[in-house]
Amino acid sequence: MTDSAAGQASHESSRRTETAIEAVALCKSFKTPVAAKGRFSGIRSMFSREYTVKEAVTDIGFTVEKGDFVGYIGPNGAGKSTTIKMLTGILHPSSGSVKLAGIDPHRDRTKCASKLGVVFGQRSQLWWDLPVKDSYDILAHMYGVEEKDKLRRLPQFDELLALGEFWDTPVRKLSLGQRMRADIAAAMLHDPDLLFLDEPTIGLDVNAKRNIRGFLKILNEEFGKTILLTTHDMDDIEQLCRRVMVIGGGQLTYDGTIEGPRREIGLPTEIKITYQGRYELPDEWNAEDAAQGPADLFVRVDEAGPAGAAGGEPPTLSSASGVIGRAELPRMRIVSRGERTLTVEVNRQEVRTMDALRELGRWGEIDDVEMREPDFEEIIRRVYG
Ligand SMILES: Nc1ncnc2c1ncn2[C@@H]1O[C@H](COP(=O)(O)OP(=O)(O)OP(=O)(O)O)[C@@H](O)[C@H]1O
Repeated sequence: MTDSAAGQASHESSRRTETAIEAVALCKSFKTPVAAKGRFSGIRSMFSREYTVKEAVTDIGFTVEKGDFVGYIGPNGAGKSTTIKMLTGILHPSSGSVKLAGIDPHRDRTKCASKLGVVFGQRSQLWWDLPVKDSYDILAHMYGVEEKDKLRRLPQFDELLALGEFWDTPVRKLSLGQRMRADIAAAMLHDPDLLFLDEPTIGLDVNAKRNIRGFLKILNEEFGKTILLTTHDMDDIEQLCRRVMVIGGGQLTYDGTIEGPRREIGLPTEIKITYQGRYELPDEWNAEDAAQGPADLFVRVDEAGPAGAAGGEPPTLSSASGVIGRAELPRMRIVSRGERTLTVEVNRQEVRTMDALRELGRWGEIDDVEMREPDFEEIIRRVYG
């Protein structure tokens, strides 16, 4: 092997090890026998040759780099849990392949298990009748965690997740929030690099959610763990994930930054201005339009600099009724008016906030500005279609 070939091979192998999850053309279909009707239907169903086929996941492919925190979201029945089960080796794909840090979780389950932590919010991996600490002893033994490592890690988890308060309590007596904390610590006891979480905050109150999100953030940011998170809670996604994948009807419909859908859907940002005194709408504005409710104003964006700057023409406005009629110009929309307050919507794909504020500043002395970004949940609802 030449030096450059060796270098390339070593680069290739280091690149490969940086890929935490690789899913290629994953498909899963479920075959369910058609229920027979009439007499002896139960027995006849057992021997039925008729099936319905449900394509739960169709041709899903993606890679996740080491250290990423990825949200995997979609409506009920979209195929999220089925994907997670295929990724973690619980379900065999009908076709396609999975590699976790270069290892096939279906061929090499034991090797993969040491690199992988899994939390299913709806199900516990702890022993129901045993005290929490006994479950950790069993798990440490199963995963071959050395005693000294277990004794080092558990106090760290205790500090972050307050496990001590239910250490000796049987799992069946834990509250949902306590059980979830105990389960996440259990998934991390063998210090895996990769963590799969399927609805870890389901049914939790605000404090419990905050606690768990804080722990996951630390795992990702300070310990470099790669995390794939499935959730219906869009606050989880907004607060934790840099990237989001959306699945609908078994297929990936979006894969990118969490800002992407915000930009693509283009819901307006609301700006509420409080003026120091009364403000004056420009002459071109038709006061009747404003009185009748929402109406459009077109804003000319002055690329040369702030309005009134030397050489820069002041921006001009026109009303939707078309006094100037520059419909091709970016616009903002007045949604409500008070004596000293004015609320407008701007689509940030079209108008920069600074341009909008500059315009609004021409109408009176601004005392206060409040901005409300479009609701992420609403945006995702639209992505789901
Ligand atoms: N074992 C199974 N046998 C037959 N159909 C199944 C099986 N498991 C899942 N499905 C079907 O596959 C589709 C995807 O299910 P999956 O549980 O992956 O969805 P999900 O996105 O996780 O939904 P949710 O958000 O409700 O948990 C659904 O239509 C479901 O009914």
